[in-house]
Amino acid sequence: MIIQRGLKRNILTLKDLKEEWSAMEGKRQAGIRAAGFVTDGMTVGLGTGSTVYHTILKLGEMAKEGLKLRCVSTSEATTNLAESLNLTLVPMSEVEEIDITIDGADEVDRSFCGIKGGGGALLYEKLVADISRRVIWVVDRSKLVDRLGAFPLPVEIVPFSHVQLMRKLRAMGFSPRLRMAGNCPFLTDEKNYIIDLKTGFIDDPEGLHRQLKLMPGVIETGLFIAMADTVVVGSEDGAEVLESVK
Ligand SMILES: O=C[C@H](O)[C@H](O)[C@H](O)COP(=O)(O)O
Repeated sequence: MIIQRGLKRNILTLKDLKEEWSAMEGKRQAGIRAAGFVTDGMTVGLGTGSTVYHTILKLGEMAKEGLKLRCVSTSEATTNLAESLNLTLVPMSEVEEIDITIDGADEVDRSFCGIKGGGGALLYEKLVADISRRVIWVVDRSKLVDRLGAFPLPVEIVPFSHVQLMRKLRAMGFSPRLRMAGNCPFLTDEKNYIIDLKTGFIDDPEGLHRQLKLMPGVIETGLFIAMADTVVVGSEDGAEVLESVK
């Protein structure tokens, strides 16, 4: 079976198909398992992406069966999904603290540092995580890494100075790419741009995060440091719960 996949790597092998199926099933297992941490009366942060999608579907079922929840969404996509399931959404401005936030991640290392923002929702995700008593990430096994950095690091920036920022980041050796949506720059829910950086393996995630945040025009980075308390790792065989040793 041959499926066209783009320019660089245009043939999907059986091995690729098996890996993709395995990742999809891992996402489903992790997503569903994480919904089990939610109890009646909680305020729940709903992350964004294809893994937490399964959590949100499950929460929709649980709410239908009587579970009472207030949910805070991290993106327009998640808002649309939650609304379609009749989950009760509250605006961020009305929430002081969130009991539990469940979200996906693009890479997670052994100390629960992560890269997020593959779907462009990193800013709201970080703000929601920041006021959450417990943060749970749901990932398939392929997201667990020894060192962060194979996944391009998303950085949300002010559109006004994107040309200058691209220039500076290029000079710093990050091979920056302005994220596009067709012919136009991708816009976040805050109407900002995203630059994806090739960082190589990141030895000091906090140092890199600080360095980038100090650059005028950088709003937020996709490095999430010491934010996750629990990581639920899904595979074809089920889901494993890893707890942080903070
Ligand atoms: O901006 C998107 C988020 O950070 C996602 O949670 C992350 O990209 C993981 O997404 P997925 O579960 O679809 O792999």
